[in-house]
Amino acid sequence: MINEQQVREILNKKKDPFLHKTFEETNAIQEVRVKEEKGHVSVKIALAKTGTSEQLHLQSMIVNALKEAGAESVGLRFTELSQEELAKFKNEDGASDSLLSPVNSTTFIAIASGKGGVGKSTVSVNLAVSLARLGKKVGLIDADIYGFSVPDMMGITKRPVVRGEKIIPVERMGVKVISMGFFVEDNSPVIWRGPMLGKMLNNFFNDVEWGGLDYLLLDLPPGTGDVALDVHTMLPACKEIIVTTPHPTAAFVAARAGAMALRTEHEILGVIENMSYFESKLTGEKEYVFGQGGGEKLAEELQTTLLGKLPLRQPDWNDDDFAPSVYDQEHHVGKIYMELAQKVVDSL
Ligand SMILES: Nc1ncnc2c1ncn2[C@@H]1O[C@H](COP(=O)(O)OP(=O)(O)OP(=O)(O)O)[C@@H](O)[C@H]1O
Repeated sequence: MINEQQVREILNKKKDPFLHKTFEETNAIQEVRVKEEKGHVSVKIALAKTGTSEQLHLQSMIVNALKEAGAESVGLRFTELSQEELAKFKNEDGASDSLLSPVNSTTFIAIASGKGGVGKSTVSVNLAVSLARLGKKVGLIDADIYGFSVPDMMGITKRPVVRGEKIIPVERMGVKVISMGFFVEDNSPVIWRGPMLGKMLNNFFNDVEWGGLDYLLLDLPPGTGDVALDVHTMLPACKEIIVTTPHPTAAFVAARAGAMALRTEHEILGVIENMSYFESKLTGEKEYVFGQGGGEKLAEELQTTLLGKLPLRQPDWNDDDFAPSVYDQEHHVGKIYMELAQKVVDSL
C-alpha cells in the first residue's frame, strides 16, 4: 500500500498545466490523506485555473499514477491558487501579457507529422481558416522554422509591423499569422541554430501581440526534433493533431511523433489522414493511390480517433485573392475542413 510520502513524491513531479511549473514549485499540494486499511488516498490540489479540460486530463493522470503505485481508490479535489500566489509566478517569468501567462485561456493545438510532405502545413492552414470561419479567434504560428511555408500557402504579402515592443501579426482570412518567413529576406536560409530555435519560439509567444485568442495552432516541423521538443516543454497543456497519409510507412513514422506527444503527456485530439484517395470528377470513382488504412491504424495505435480523411485535390485558385493552399468554404475539401474544425471545437 502507498504511504503519504510516496503520494507526495508522485504529485510533486506533476506540473500545473497553466503555470508550467511542478506542483512542488507552485506549492500546489494542499492536503494528502491516506487510509491504509482501505487503500484510499485523498488529495487536494491548487491549480492556476480549474474547470478546464486540462484539469480533467491531469485528474486522470494523477488517479492512474496513484493507482499504479498501489492506491485502491483515489479522491481528488481541486481548488485555485490565490491571486497573490499567482502574481508571484507572473512576476517571475515576466510573461503576464504573453500567451504563456497562466491567466490566458487560449487552447494550443500543435499539428505534427512523422514524415515531411504529408500535408501538415496544408492541414494547419486550412484548419486555422476553418476555425476562423466558425467565428473563433485564431492564431497560427508557422513553427516549421527552417521549412516555413505558411505565408506563401496563404498568399501573404504583407509583413508584421512593430508597435512599441510588440510585433503585430499579419491577419489573413481571419487568422493571425506569424512565421519565420516574415523575418528572412528573399527566401534566404535561416541562420538560427539549436537553442536559438527555442528562443525564437519563445519570442513568438511573448513578443507578439496576439490579443485574445480561442485557438493558437502551431505548424510543427516534421519529425521529433528540437522545435517539437521545445513546444512540449513550453506548452505542457498543448493538444496535438497528427497528420499522416494512408501509406503504411508514413503512418509508421507518424506513430513516433504521436508516441512523443503521449510521453510528454500532450493530449492527442486525433489523427487526420491526408491524400486518402483520388476521386474522379468524371465517374466519382475513388482510387486509393497511397493505399488504405494508415490513418485508422495510427489512430488505433495512439488510442485516439480518426478525425477525418482528406482526398487528393488542389484548391480552386483565385487570381484576385491568391492563397494557393486554402480551400474555399464551398469547395468539396473546404467542407470537409469545416467538419474537421467543428469536431475539434466539440472535442474540447
Ligand atoms: N490533399 C491534398 N491534395 C493535393 N495536394 C496536397 C494535399 N495536401 C497537401 N498537398 C500538397 O502536397 C505538398 C506538401 O504539402 P505540405 O507542405 O502541406 O506538407 P508538409 O507535411 O507540411 O511538408 P513539410 O513537412 O515539408 O513542411 C504541397 O505541395 C501541397 O500543396
